[in-house]
Amino acid sequence: MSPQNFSSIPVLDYSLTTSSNPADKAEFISQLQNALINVGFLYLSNTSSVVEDKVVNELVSFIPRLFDLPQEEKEKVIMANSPHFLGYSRLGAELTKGQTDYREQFDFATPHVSRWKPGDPDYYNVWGPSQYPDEPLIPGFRNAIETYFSQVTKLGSQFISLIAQALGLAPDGLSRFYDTPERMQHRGKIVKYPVMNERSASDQGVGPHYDAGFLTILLQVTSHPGLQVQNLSGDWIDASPIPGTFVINFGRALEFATKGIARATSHRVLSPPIGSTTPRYSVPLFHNIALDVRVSEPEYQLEFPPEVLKLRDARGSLSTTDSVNYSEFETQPSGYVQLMGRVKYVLPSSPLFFFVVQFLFFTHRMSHNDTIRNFSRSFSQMDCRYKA
Ligand SMILES: O=C(O)CCC(=O)C(=O)O
Ligand SMILES: [Fe+2]
Repeated sequence: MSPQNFSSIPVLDYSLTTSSNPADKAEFISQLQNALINVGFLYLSNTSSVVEDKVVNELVSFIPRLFDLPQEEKEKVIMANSPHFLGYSRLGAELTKGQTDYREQFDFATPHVSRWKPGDPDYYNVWGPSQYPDEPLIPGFRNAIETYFSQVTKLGSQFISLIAQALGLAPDGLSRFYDTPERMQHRGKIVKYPVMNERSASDQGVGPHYDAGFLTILLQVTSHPGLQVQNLSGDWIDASPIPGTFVINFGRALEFATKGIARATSHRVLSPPIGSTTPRYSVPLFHNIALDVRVSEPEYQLEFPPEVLKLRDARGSLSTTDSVNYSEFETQPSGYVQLMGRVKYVLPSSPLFFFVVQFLFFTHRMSHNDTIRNFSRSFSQMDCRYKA
């Protein structure tokens, strides 16, 4: 297999970036360059100087309890209540390319206020507060997830600067894609993939898709295999958990912004098979760029050194897979793409109803707010999200 067509995921040691020996950092940057161009995924070890072990362990200890809350308590924070698309999605409420994902999840984000006001783009609606179960039901959980979010976001910001260097840019070469801190909101979720049973219609935990933003930092909480990533020949390569690491992958926004140098890689999760004794849990955090950035605009065009462009060309163009792919980054602001990823939901399962909602939204006959107001709230029992 050519070096460009990976058959395993590299493991990078984050502590090399702060080593007193400059050769260590250079080695890290070179490994990161390979991961960016040829793989799109990596494991990152030795990050505890930024994300403390005790913060990770504290969050992990809450996760089974979070999902074991009574169903009616989980439904109180259902995503359909939130114009910001934050909150609980019950098992089977999400479709990827028309196929049900067998996962249950809580979406959270950096603490934020609602900022949308009349006249603003609809996509400013994604800014807003998370929904939390009542504190006495799970005391300390809110603090645990907020602390985790803040530390992992810091890791993400430091990593963005390393990515810039691996692409031959200055350390702040990607900073133009970010807004002031009070206008940035990173999103993430806590996910449960239940064990399959005799009645399971498929083993799709989450179907093949790309992530949208610049960077995803994923904590695989349990030891289940199941996460798989697709190489250039279309083979699915296991990204099984390695204790003490995060999995990092790159999203479509970074791929567009870097003219295809960094690759977004299609991935999926298979449900724990019959016979597994515990569900699989994971916590992805999606490190976003500013909502108003339109990566195709002149001010966002980056100049890369010829040797880096050569490496991209040696890899070859990224074959189009039929995974969810967020191609709207070519023309639309980042916030719009985020919103689309959220609004492509089917409320009732009727395809006709779905097309009517899609038509109204995408032809701007109905604003996002109206779509939400008119449909989500009244169909909260039938909430559903859809990735096309
Ligand atoms: O749960 C995982 O390991 C990955 C989830 C994922 O790819 C996603 O939610 O975008
Ligand atoms: Fe993903």
